[in-house]
Amino acid sequence: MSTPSFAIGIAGGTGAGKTTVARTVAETVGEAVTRIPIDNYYQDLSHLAFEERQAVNYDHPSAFEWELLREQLETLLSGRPIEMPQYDFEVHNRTDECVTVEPSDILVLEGILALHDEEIRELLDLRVYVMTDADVRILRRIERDVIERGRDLEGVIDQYLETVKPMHERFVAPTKKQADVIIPEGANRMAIDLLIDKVQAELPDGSNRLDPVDRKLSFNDRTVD
Ligand SMILES: Nc1ncnc2c1ncn2[C@@H]1O[C@H](COP(=O)(O)OP(=O)(O)O)[C@@H](O)[C@H]1O
Ligand SMILES: O=c1ccn([C@@H]2O[C@H](COP(=O)(O)O)[C@@H](O)[C@H]2O)c(=O)[nH]1
Repeated sequence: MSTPSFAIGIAGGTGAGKTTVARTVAETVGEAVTRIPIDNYYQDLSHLAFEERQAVNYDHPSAFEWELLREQLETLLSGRPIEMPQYDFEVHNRTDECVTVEPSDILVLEGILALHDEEIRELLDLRVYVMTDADVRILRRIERDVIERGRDLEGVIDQYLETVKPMHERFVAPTKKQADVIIPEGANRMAIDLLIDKVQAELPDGSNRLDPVDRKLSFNDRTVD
């Protein structure tokens, strides 16, 4: 456990490649990185029936418990562990269990609205926006939601048109202006390498640093070699 010396926020539309960027940085830099997926901070909706939860707008800022996220981020930044809530997309709700998350040298906060909240932005040292065309993002989302999140095609398309797209235009895309760095087309190798260089430069003296040849970048997506 250590007191983080550098915090990164990675925002961008659904399917843009945020998780892939965050995961690649974390896997490359290893135990020095603590990942904080904002999805874990969706409001607890246990008081609603499944059908009601299906109808919630999950792309509006009000869907998230910002107070808890701010509080837990500050706790990690002060070098103390948190009990991070966990989220189950298949049932649209938090699970009953929390996971103990220890702070490490680098914090990576990741999610559609990672750059939305002003107080959270001020806690970040580097703000990244992953920018990928809407057609690519919806294709990735259809594949992911059907395979991993138990959805059907019609439902994914309806949700996209009714809430995901308009909320993206209203709340997510404008946060691009808050970014220090914009990564085009998701996790491109050059951008990831630059990000990893920056992260490694921020590690305290004595931490293990990887040579570029040891870095891996992989997708579970058929469009990339
Ligand atoms: N640069 C990229 N090129 C091709 N596929 C990618 C790229 N970045 C991400 N993907 C793939 O797109 C899908 C969505 O990526 P993910 O990182 O989960 O997006 P997000 O977290 O922004 O919703 C995943 O299947 C991932 O493997
Ligand atoms: O219960 C839920 C909670 C969220 N969503 C959708 O998830 C995405 C955010 O996740 P990404 O990994 O960035 O795509 C958001 O667009 C919500 O619409 C959901 O469908 N159900």
